[in-house]
Amino acid sequence: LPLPFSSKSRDFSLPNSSWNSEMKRLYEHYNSQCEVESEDGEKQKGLWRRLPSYNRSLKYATGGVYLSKLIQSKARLFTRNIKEQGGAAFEYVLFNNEEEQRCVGIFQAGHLLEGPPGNVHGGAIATIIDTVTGTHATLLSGTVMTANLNINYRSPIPLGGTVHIESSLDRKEGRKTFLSCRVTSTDGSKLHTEATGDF
Ligand SMILES: CCCCCCCCCCCC(=O)SCCNC(=O)CCNC(=O)[C@H](O)C(C)(C)COP(=O)(O)OP(=O)(O)OC[C@H]1O[C@@H](n2cnc3c(N)ncnc32)[C@H](O)[C@@H]1OP(=O)(O)O
Repeated sequence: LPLPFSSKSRDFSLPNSSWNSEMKRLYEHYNSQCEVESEDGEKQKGLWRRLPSYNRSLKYATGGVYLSKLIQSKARLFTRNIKEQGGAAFEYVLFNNEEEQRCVGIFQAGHLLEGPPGNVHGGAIATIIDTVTGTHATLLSGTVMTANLNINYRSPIPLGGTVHIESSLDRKEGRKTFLSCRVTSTDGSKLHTEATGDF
């Protein structure tokens, strides 16, 4: 596993009291298809894997606890740094399906992410898309940077609402990884945003 996904500490992707019922329902939907451990300790592989999420991934690299004190010690992951009560900004959890090369994000947009009145800011939508696709590209190809992200905003995302984000692999070309991403309502009936990314 890439280091940021392999350690233990406060995991921001676990359910908390700010999650609405849709967020909890979808979490359960994917979590119930993750690896299970039977009573005798035997692990049964699941179709999906929940990805833990920390507020400073550098800490989990070799020597990272030391490095994170030296290098920009106040730095925190953009999407996990808001100290207000839970649910104010980005609430999300990612699940990866290695076999199908798909990564899913469930995202609840808090009141601090307002753009047009009552709806989520386009930059916040770009941020969560970059998070899902960037994480997916990391799992597929190792350390990457986003080179290009192309976004089509199709319909507004209501503030406080929950959406389903899905990233899928289009192709790999040499050291480049191309992904597509769709943001939809949780029942899949409404398309909110479409994107392609080059990592
Ligand atoms: C761990 C996570 C856990 C924590 C989870 C958190 C997940 C969050 C993820 C966030 C990810 C980010 O936001 S990353 C931050 C935003 N991104 C950045 O700041 C990147 C800034 N840009 C760069 O550093 C650089 O430009 C690179 C690395 C993208 C490319 O540099 P390079 O590799 O030296 O460039 P170069 O040789 O010219 O190009 C290589 C190939 O890529 C193509 N290419 C280069 N740029 C582009 C471009 N903009 N659009 C299309 N294609 C491009 C070239 O045509 C070429 O193709 P060919 O001729 O070979 O075919």
